[in-house]
Amino acid sequence: MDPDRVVAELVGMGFELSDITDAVEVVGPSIDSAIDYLLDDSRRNTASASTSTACFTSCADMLGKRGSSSSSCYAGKIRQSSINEFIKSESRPKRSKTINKLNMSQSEVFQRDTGGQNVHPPLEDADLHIATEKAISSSYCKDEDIGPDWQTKVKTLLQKHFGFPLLKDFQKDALEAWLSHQDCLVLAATGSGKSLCFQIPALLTGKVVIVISPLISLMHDQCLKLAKHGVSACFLGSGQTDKSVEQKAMAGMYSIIYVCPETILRLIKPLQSLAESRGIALFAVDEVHCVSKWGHDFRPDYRRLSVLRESFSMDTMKFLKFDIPIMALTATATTRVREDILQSLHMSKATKIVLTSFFRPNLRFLVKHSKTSSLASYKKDFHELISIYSRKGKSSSKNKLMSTNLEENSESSDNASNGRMDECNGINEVNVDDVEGYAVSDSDNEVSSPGRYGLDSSKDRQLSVEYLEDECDVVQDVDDLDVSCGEFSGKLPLKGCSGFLLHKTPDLANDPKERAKLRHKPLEDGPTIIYAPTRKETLSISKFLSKFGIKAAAYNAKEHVFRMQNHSCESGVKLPKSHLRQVHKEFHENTLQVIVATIAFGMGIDKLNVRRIIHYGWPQSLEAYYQEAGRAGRDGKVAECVLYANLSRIPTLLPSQRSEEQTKQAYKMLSDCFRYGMNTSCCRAKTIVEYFGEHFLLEKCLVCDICIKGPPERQNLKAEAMIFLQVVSTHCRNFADISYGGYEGRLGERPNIKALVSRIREQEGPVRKHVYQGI
Ligand SMILES: Nc1ncnc2c1ncn2[C@@H]1O[C@H](COP(=O)(O)OP(=O)(O)OP(=O)(O)O)[C@@H](O)[C@H]1O
Ligand SMILES: [Mg+2]
Repeated sequence: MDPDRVVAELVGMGFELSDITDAVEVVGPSIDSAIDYLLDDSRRNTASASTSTACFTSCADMLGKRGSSSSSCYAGKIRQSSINEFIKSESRPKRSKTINKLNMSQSEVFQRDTGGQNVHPPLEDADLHIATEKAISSSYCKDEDIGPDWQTKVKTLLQKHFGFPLLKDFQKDALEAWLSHQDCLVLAATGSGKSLCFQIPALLTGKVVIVISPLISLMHDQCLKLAKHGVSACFLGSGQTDKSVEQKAMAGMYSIIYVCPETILRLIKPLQSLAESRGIALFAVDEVHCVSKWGHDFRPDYRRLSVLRESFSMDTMKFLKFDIPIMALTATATTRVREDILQSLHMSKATKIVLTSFFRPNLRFLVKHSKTSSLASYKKDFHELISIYSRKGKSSSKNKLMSTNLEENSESSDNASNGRMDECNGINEVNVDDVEGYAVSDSDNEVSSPGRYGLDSSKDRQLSVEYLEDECDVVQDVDDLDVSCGEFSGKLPLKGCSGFLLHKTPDLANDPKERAKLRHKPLEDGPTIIYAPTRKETLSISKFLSKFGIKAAAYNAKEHVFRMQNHSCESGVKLPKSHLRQVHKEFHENTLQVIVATIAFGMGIDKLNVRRIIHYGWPQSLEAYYQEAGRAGRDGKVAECVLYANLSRIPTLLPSQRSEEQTKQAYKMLSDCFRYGMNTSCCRAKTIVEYFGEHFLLEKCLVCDICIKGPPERQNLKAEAMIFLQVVSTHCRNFADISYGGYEGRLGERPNIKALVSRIREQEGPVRKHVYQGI
């Protein structure tokens, strides 16, 4: 094997250059023998008696490098040292070409070595030299190169790898915190570019960045993207079947390692070794709201991540000169969640909080009333969507077909409005009550028991919790996507083909004139994501849309994907989970027009041109809603977020395993979301950002349904209120006790709403007269 290649690979694995050259001299150009040699402590100990400190200093001076192992050290160890040490890089001796050549970034090595696909494809010598030369001219910075002009270096890296001219201010702030070894909590809107905050440190230092992330699909997407941008990355999780990826990751062969929280807890020891060898620049905890049980996606294993602080601190690892910084990132955290994050992760008291506005100026928020339960609702609600996509891709005959089908369908509306869909229309039976067995109380702190709101009055509407749990993707599983390959080698984009065009947007955020223009601006082409509460509904809606020629696919966490294209019905087909990957792929390649998904789809998914996010049914919280809605318009162009919900019905909590405390919290969040939907007077964007504790500087967004329509005409409903209160107080004898819990506890029965309503109706005449007299 070519010695250069052996050396390059071993450098990539994190071994020290001087040790490698020793090894290659002794055992020859064989990776295996060199590794054996490097790992054979005793042999190497006898070869040198120098102390690690002495060697560290001298090697550093000699190589212009910050760290080195000594012969008495654990072979290949690179000492973790302060980034500030490298700020003095100016005065370091110039490295010889040979040293540069051998000290190439691991990412660069892999970029060439793997050709973007395989780990060790045969390389011709000439190729290797090209790779090596390329590495020499690479703009990757080594640790020792970070200096006061780091921003210039970052700029170069940004342009080279991502095609962006500048860091955003909040990215700069987060990086500054990391450079001074501070922990950092980054709270920035969906799609604002949080990932870059933890990706840059890997490029800047040559150390590894460990990213804790909740979903395989998210890790997969990010790795794929990084590979396109010339950064080697891999992901590890229980779904990772290729064990060699983990071994290679722990040997320092990837610049960025994505790992799910469950797995990282198992990897603490190997990661400590990695910190000693190649070095760990940063632990990034992405989607960190999952840490908190006050958040919307609580994952118990996220809470156990405090182990990171304990295991990677100076106290535990004596060679560290500072605790390895933790950077926690999310787009949806209320103030309570933020506090919980800081505490749970044991982040330092000096944690820097980088906060940007949660406001997404290019998103138009709308709420529409819909039963969301029947074919009739589908027809009414998706009519526009169907015509948009039909206009785009279909011939006029298809349109004709569509209108014919709509007419046909309307004939069956009786059936549909009963919550059943006619099989001949190709629609599965859907009943909104399938998922309504729980209810939220009006009061924030009140917890209602299952079935409180009369659904159980009709037995056929009642469903078992088992069914519901099977039907809803409530608790997310990390293995949401089956992937056979978890490693991605960096391959720099060709010039002009980065796929990341910068869209210069006008100052949408503040300029009222610009904002007003957005009101009725037609949406550009791009896909739509429809979020439905149950798996069954994802299937029935996608099937419905497919009937009209829309390229739609269902996506849920169950092991099947139901797809229909061009009217070819594949009803009942069960596909393996790996097909979810296919849906992801087609979505990213713009082959699909609509994805109908449960919450299993989307967290952190970064697709620029999603034009519409439709929630078809109540979300479980405003946090979840805003995060899912945030998948829209990431290119900065106008996009729409529509919530279709049954405004005449209290939303229901989807079943999940929760403690009593969590249930209370879940109801509280659901009820906040209900208020958002019911609100008719306050700008939607303002409601949302203020929910996250931000003071909304604009009085209104000018583009949501409420800003456009204005609040409804004010009516004096005092008379009606009086009637209601009088009837209720008569009915319940002691009105002061009419909290639902108190009422039920006292009388052992539920309030009979029907009886109350008919009493109100009966008494309306005389009471009304009485009331009006009193006014
Ligand atoms: N400095 C920058 N200049 C221009 N565009 C950027 C910059 N940084 C990131 N972006 C773009 O922002 C988009 C969103 O990035 P990213 O996925 O990191 O968002 P996010 O904040 O993590 O969102 P989410 O909360 O949804 O996960 C990416 O497509 C990226 O191209
Ligand atoms: Mg993200």
